Amino acid sequence: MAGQSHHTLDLPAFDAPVRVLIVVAPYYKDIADDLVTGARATLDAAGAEAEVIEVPGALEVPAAIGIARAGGFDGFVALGCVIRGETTHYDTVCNDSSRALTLLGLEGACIGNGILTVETYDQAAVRADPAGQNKGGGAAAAALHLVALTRRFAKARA
Ligand SMILES: Nc1c(NC[C@H](O)[C@H](O)[C@H](O)CO)[nH]c(=O)[nH]c1=O
Ligand SMILES: CC(=O)[C@@H](O)COP(=O)(O)O
Repeated sequence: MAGQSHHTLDLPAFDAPVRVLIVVAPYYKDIADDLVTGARATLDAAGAEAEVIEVPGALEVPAAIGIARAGGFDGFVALGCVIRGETTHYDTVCNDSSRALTLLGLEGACIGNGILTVETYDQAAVRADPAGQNKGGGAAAAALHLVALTRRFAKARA
């Protein structure tokens, strides 16, 4: 429902360093910049170290995360923006990027999905705005929660 607020979990606390890779598609540059600003602020607030890499479009984000899994990161933040055009390509970019991120998650990658899928540029702008819906920050928080969960169960097995 438009305007309905949702519950937000507190950020997890960590007793060891956390390294997070932000993978962003700056297909819509101003939107992407806002998403990265929001994600960085949330990672900073949790004391996590952030690195950023860029890929051309949303379809490349999951592949880049798959490649970067060899880099020793604890988590990943997937950022980008898909705006409906005239053809069915919108559905391909939205569905395939989302599905691939979900599959990586099921393999144990700690990923927050902040790829916006919208009808208009204005919808994207209010969602990316760090002082607005801050979806970049939300995706970073999601990644951190999965990192915390991974560490919790790793400890329980040790
Ligand atoms: N239309 C959008 C794209 N399309 C490009 C694809 O993501 C991809 O880079 C291309 O098909 C080459 O593999 N990407 C976005 O991020 N946002 C769009 O709205
Ligand atoms: C989401 C897209 O891929 C979109 O930008 C493509 O636009 P179109 O369907 O007009 O080619």
